[in-house]
Amino acid sequence: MPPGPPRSFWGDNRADISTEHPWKTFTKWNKQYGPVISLYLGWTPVVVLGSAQAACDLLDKRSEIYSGRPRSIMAGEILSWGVRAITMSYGPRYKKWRALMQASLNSGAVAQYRPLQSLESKLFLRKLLDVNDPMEYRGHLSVFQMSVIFRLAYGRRVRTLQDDIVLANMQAGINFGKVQVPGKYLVESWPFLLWLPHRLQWFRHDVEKAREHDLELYMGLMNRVRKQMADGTAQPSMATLGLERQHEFGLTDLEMAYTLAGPWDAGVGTTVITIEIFLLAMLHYPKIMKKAQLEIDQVVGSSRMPEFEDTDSLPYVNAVMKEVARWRPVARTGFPHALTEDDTYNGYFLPKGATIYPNIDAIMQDPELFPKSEAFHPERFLDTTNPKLQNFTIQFGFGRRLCPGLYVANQSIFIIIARLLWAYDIVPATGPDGQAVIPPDDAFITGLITRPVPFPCVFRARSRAVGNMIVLEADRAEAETARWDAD
Ligand code: HEM
Repeated sequence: MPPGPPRSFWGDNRADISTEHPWKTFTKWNKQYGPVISLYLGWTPVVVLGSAQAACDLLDKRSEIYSGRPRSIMAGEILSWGVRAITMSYGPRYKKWRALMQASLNSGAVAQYRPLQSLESKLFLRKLLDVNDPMEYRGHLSVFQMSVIFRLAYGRRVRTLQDDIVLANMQAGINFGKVQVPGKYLVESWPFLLWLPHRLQWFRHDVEKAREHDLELYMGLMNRVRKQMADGTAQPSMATLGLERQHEFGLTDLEMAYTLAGPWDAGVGTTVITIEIFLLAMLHYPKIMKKAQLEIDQVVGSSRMPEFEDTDSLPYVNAVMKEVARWRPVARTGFPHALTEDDTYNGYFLPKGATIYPNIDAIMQDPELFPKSEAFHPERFLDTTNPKLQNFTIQFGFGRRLCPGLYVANQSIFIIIARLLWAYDIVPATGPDGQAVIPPDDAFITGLITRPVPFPCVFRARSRAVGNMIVLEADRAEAETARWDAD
């Protein structure tokens, strides 16, 4: 087995892993023991990959045996019937699920979502003109991405965080989060408890109630689209595509309903947080903001907003986007994979059943790829011939589990970043003492994805003309988006 930290008195390494910042522990161990290390969580061997080379060699190049997920009894099997994407083991069911995802989210298909992303981003810019509270932007940003995702999945949009559909989906997210707390459920370490008669499995009862809630929600959303298709009123979406070709994809109603929920599960928080990290970076690196604004002013000018067609003409803005994802990655410990066959790598034995963490935090600091990694330095992505930097996707994971939403996520991030820079100076709020409030640059709330501790941010329109155009464009966007409103 690869080297790693000694096990504690309890026989594993759980006690030594920071519950607040687990990625810091992993990165410290990768620096100390090497790019491929091993440890134990309970009885399960865990391998942590701390370099881009190792992650690529194993998770990309040998992905046929590195694409499982660790068994999760409560979140995967009991709450989600084994059909929720992120916990699904790798096999025939996963491949059917992935086929629908690919059909809706591949690099060509996502062009159809651009008009909606453009319209929603105009409404977002408009809301920023009126905010008084420097924390308010967070809610507006969430509504932007929720609306994009709902439209994409079910052909309808959301207007506020109080929409019923938002509240119900948030509850489903809370249900999922609750059963993922490590160590909370004995059955995860002692699966033989599943042999008890059903009524004696005390850990199931609350979770099964939550499962009823989720099932009703996901089935309801899917069946609503089915009815609209019968009435001829459905807007094209992943749901219409999936239901039209349900037989071909080979998905049952249950599998289809959970597949359609995947974009919400995995595509709202991740994208919103990435844009929050962009804002955090701009507060810390105002010169980089000015440089990106200069590029936009030269290419786009002030008489129109940046459009998707400008993407290739804005290399610096693209480099800023990549550097945001590298500087403070959203999934710091990576999403765990599971190894489905015994393997060897550089003379080490890696056992079947091991959990494999691609330690994205350490990979983003890999000195070979990212010298002076602590600096926010978009230029590292320009003038490079290294394909890993040119086609930078490390933030989206690896191999056959690579995030299927990467193209649509990048579209959301690009249009928001480019238009924010075009429209506003992003500046710190002023505290009660009259001083600028610069938030800490590495204070994050932990979880499977890590979110910056909420911070204030002020958006100052760059000119009166820009302000007028934001109002005009938002009025038009409002009229155009009406057809996606829920009835
Ligand atoms: C900046 C935004 C995003 C980031 C950083 C991100 C990152 C990730 C990562 C790291 C994974 C795990 C990959 C692995 O296991 O190696 C993942 C999986 C996934 N992502 Fe994303 N994601 C983003 C946006 C999206 C969007 C917009 C969608 C949907 C529209 C989406 C849908 C999914 C799904 C369904 C999975 C599960 C894939 C599987 O288990 O095979 N993601 N994402």
